[in-house]
Amino acid sequence: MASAKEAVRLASRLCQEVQRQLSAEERVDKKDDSPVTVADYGAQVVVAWTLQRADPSTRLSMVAEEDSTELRTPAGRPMLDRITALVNSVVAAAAPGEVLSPEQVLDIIDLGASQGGPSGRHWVLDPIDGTRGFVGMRQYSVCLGMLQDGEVVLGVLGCPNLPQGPVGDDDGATGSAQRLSGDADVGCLFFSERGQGAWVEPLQNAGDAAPAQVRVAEVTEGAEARFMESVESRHSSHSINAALARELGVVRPPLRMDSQVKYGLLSRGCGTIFMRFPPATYKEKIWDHAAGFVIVEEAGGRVTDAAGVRLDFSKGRFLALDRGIIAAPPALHEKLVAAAAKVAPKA
Ligand SMILES: Nc1ncnc2c1ncn2[C@@H]1O[C@H](COP(=O)(O)O)[C@@H](O)[C@H]1OP(=O)(O)O
Ligand SMILES: [Mg+2]
Ligand SMILES: [Mg+2]
Ligand SMILES: [Mg+2]
Repeated sequence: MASAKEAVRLASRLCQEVQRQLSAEERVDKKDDSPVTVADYGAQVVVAWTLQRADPSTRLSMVAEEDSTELRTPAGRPMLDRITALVNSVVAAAAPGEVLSPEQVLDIIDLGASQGGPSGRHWVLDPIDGTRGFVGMRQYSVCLGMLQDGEVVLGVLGCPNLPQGPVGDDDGATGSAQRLSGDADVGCLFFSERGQGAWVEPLQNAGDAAPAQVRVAEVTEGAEARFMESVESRHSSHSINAALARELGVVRPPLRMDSQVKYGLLSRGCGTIFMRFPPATYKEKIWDHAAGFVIVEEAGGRVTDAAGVRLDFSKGRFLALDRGIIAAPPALHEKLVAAAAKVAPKA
């Protein structure tokens, strides 16, 4: 756990640095039209490097989002050089004297090409979840999980722009990062090991405050619930969520936030429901849910597909899901699955 937390802390620091100085040239659009920045690659390198260094005798098996294909082309070279410089600024602080070459950076990125599966130990990484939020100066998270024989047994979620205290409806909005980042009470690190509960501590300056155990809210009625969803309606249907919320009698407006920070907020009772209904053609990846899944379960919540089936991380890089994802405290979760059968039935 210590090296996983250290890895996420270091990667989060790199991301914060880049978000501060983000410029258009540092962003390219991938084939699926999703953006990727130097920070996505850099954070993946920093996490893989930290974990491999903590256990040098075993070759790391990691299921991670980014690969080096674009960076190995001539057009990708300036970006590779920028990533290498960024990574070395973090490496220098963690291991004085150590310097990575661009070729080593490419090879470390490709440590993330594991297929995962039902046996053995595999790390699961989304170096930046919510890249659209990251470039839009909103919320994002660095998400690291670990699979042991197909079960998520560890999760760490670094949320650099998330307030440690109450979260307002505007804290996920465009530009909120300028307002929030740098404040001493902003930045959360959620973590959990299977069977050990879920915990949160400040992302930076750890040691200033003891970790606090978190629990999902004890809410059983929709009227008391605050539901959370994507900022981007192309990632998750706002209208299905609104129909489900209506069915449950939810009165508060949705809290819109990018990335797995929503799982973190659910685990600490700040939001009570998280629902995600992507387009039918979209295949969910395990790195988009692994860390948040174990944290919410260990905080007493349930995370399933729309049919109420617990997420299964043992099937490789993707999740096989019925329609979407519903995460909530048990009593509300049961009502939401019943409502989904009515409002968003299986096609
Ligand atoms: N077309 C898409 N449909 C659904 N989800 C997407 C799509 N493109 C990217 N994503 C992923 O949705 C997640 C963000 O969800 P949210 O909308 O809740 O922030 C991210 O994992 C993001 O990937 P990425 O990790 O590259 O940012
Ligand atoms: Mg991406
Ligand atoms: Mg993601
Ligand atoms: Mg990502």
